[in-house]
Amino acid sequence: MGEFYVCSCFYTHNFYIKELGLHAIYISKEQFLIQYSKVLKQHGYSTDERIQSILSQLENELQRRENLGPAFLHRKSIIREKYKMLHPEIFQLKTEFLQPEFLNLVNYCKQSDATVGGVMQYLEETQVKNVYAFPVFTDSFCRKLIEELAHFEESDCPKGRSNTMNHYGLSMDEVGFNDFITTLRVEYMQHITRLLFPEWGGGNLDSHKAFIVKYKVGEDIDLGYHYDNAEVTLNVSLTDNYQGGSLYFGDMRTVPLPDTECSEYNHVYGVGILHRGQHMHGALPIYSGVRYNLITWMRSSKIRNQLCPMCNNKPDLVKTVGYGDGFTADAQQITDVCSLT
Ligand SMILES: O=C(O)CCC(=O)C(=O)O
Ligand SMILES: [Fe+2]
Repeated sequence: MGEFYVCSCFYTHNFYIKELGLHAIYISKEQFLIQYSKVLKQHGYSTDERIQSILSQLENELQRRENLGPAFLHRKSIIREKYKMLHPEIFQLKTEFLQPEFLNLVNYCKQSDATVGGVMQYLEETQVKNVYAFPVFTDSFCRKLIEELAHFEESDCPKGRSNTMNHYGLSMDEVGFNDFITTLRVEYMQHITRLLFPEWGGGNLDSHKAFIVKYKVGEDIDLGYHYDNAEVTLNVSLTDNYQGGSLYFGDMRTVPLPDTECSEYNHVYGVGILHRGQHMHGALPIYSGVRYNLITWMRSSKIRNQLCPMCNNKPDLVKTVGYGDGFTADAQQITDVCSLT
């Protein structure tokens, strides 16, 4: 694995504030209060106390982000030492975990004369343009993975949350599934994405961020409208004992919401959907049961090195650990922030 980086906007942009339903830019308290004064007023944030609660949320999130690298390595080393796996055999991806339809799809895509038209016969209808569905994992694998995740949740190992929008998910890397996801991306998914998303670096997806999202009444029940920090996203449904929780898609992030008509997609157990990371989407509330999905944000440094999808500028690279946000240094200026390495 080469060296990967984050863009410095990671420390200033996309601070999700659920109460305001937005992703904010946070450079300083003064900037935030000026830039968002209207929104704060609209949401009834007039007292110092209420505004202060938003500001401390932002400060905590900034600290979390600044400490992410060291905290991640620390958790990983504790987990590697202490965690007793329930199903050790599932930590390396084996063909038997995959549905025959998925293997047929990948085999078709591997052929040198495979075409976009030809691949359609291996895909399921989603009713959403440019969103493709196909069975991925067997029932038995999904069941074992859920058992493993529950077992991990119950252990006293430290848990790093996957992102700011979902508080009860898990990082697949921390639980020990990084090699599994790398195999899934390189040996399987990349053959499909090369055909379906060539303009999004589908043939050069060189890193990923994979995590579990969990929705349960009393915890997180939905996910706000957003785009992913990914070129292409694979989202596999791992459970079927819940109600509600449909996914909805709008348009690309460049299209304003009022000009967007949303379409819904209902997850199907073991089935994965594939979409462009910048295709806006969200998850509707569940109203019973528990919903777990495996989300793999696949990244192409070739694409993102040109423009950071989070700030829309040429990325200003900062060293980090692991895959960072999937940027690589091709003769670019690197900001060396020692405390973050
Ligand atoms: O819950 C889902 O199905 C969507 C999750 C998602 O979009 C994300 O985590 O980026
Ligand atoms: Fe997403």
